[in-house]
Amino acid sequence: MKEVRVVICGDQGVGKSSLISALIQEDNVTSIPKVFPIISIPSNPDSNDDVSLVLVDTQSDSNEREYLAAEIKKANVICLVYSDNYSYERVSIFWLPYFRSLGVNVPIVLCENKSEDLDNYQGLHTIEHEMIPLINEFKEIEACILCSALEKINVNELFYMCRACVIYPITPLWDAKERTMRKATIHALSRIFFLIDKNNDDLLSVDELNSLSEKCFSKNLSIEDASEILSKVKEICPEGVYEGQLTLPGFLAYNRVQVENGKQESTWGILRAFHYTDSLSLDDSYLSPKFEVAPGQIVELSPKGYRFLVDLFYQFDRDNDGALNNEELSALFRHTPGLPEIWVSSQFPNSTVLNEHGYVTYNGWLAQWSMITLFDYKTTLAYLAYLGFDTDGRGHNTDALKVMRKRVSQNRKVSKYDRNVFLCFVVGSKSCGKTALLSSFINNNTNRLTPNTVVNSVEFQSTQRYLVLSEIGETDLDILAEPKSLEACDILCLLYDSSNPNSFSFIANLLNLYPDLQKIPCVFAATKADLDRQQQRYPVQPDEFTKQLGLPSPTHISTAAIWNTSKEFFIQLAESAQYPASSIIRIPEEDSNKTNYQLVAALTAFGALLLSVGGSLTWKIIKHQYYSKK
Ligand SMILES: Nc1nc2c(ncn2[C@@H]2O[C@H](COP(=O)(O)OP(=O)(O)OP(=O)(O)O)[C@@H](O)[C@H]2O)c(=O)[nH]1
Ligand SMILES: Nc1nc2c(ncn2[C@@H]2O[C@H](COP(=O)(O)OP(=O)(O)OP(=O)(O)O)[C@@H](O)[C@H]2O)c(=O)[nH]1
Ligand SMILES: [Ca+2]
Ligand SMILES: [Ca+2]
Repeated sequence: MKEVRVVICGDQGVGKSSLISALIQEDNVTSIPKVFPIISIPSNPDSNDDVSLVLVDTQSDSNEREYLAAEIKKANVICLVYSDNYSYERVSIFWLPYFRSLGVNVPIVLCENKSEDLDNYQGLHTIEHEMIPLINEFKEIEACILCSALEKINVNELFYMCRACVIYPITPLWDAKERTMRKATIHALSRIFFLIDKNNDDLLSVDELNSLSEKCFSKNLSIEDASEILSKVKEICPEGVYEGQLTLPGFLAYNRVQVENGKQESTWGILRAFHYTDSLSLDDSYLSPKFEVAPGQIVELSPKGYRFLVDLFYQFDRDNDGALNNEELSALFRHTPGLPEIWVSSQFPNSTVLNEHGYVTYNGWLAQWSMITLFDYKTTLAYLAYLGFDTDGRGHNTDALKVMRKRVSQNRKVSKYDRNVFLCFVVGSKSCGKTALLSSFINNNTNRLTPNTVVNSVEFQSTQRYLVLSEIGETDLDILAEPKSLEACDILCLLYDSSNPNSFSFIANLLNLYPDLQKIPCVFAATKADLDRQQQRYPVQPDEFTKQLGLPSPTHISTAAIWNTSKEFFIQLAESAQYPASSIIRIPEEDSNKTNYQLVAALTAFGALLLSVGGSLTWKIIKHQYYSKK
């Protein structure tokens, strides 16, 4: 808003023009025009806002009605003036119904002018007996004031009120009927209290109050200011101060008194610094700020983002057990709309590492955020806002994220990705041990259910990375046909059950059925290494098959307790994702005819069906066989 347009209305002779004249400091009262032209007063250079005040003088003569109506419709606020019994009666009989009939819905400031003779007692009487009944009847009246244009009493205050009604609307904050702060105001202020209470002791120290003042008003809070606030709070709310610090009830009481006394500007200053809109919701541009991400680019948390989440973890791990229990988690999310939808659907906290009591650990906490950010950075951005990333000088919320190099779907032969979070699809025949692998990844040896997507940290080269394992069951194989999901996949983990002779053919066929899989880095693994190994019913045994593809032999893994070798395997997966070139299928150019022949025989043994679905792997090998000699 660039200007606040005040239209000054009222019966003839109540002193409308005189009030304008008194405001603009014209002393020669006799020279007051019948009606002032429109006057614009620029904002005070040291005020917080850059909003000018536009004053529109009017006349109530019937031949001016059209102009009056047009101006009223353009008003941001109406200043309605009366000065005696007759003009007072006209306020409720004529003026207020008239505004309603015009369909305007702007705040009204009611002014009794010519009040220079009213002493304090009479003034109270006027307010109580004239004004309060009107306020109760007409909710559009936001404020009322006694003035004298002649003596210049309360004239600045009157126009300040008009301006404040628009810039610092009271209705969203204050329920005039109940004479209480609205619930939304209390929620917002409570959230702000929680955000500035950095040491989480439910008290605002003088230091914390000072940083609030700096953030909201760019002003240092002097010791005197602080003790003034504290003693004022003590007066109105004895439990509002505890050991020289402000409690939440005290903080709310202080704001309530400000609002009640028409000083809602300071409360709005606080709310707006924390990105609240006039409807007391967080600003959309704050919850979803501009953040450029090109298609195919990946978003991860930046070191600053991780730092914030680490601090948040320690701030809320009140019992210092290295995990967040349910109470600690709900305290952490208390001032957000609750656990994000995508966290719920990811089955958090079961999606990550929990301690023996089922509480999310430090690693699990960071891993979950890493995964969600990979899948849906917009939710992360919104929650960074709710949780107050930017409240203590960490920078803009988008500084918590970074955009990583594009995944190149056509050419994955990048030697190294400079990324920290990787997505791995786990595929394999029915019962080959996919879920068991995911469970062992998040150390789930209890009987809680393991979701089909889990995340944990993996450390190698003395750096923490995060690996997301996503199980693709037999019924979700169509995922492998979607270019989007393949693009998202960093590494394909192909499992077969080494104790089941019919298991390997499943993944071998898969590579033919979904030829685009061949562009993704692959790691083969044989599960259930603790059981007796069976020959695979497939024309080529797994070791030979992988050799033909230029890949290492399948890693033998087992999730059986005594055998658990999976830890190294997870590092292998993450490393292959980070250094994809070594795990990309390569058909060797100069291999002996014999081995090539074997593989061709193997693949063709599956018949025309596979060829007809366009298995490009098969095609490539055949081509090699027949044309390489030319
Ligand atoms: N005692 C007293 N007289 C005032 C005050 N303000 C205005 N007057 C007088 O009231 C009369 C009307 O004042 P205006 O400012 O012309 O009133 P208006 O509402 O603009 O009148 P119209 O333009 O005719 O509708 C003048 O004689 C003023 O001197 C005041 O605060 N106290
Ligand atoms: N001995 C042994 N058994 C295992 C191992 N891994 C899994 N199993 C068993 O194999 C069976 C199937 O394991 P799951 O993890 O459910 O296999 P899955 O691939 O997720 O199965 P589906 O989702 O039904 O396709 C279960 O009875 C597991 O206990 C292992 O390393 N060793
Ligand atoms: Ca504190
Ligand atoms: Ca804890």
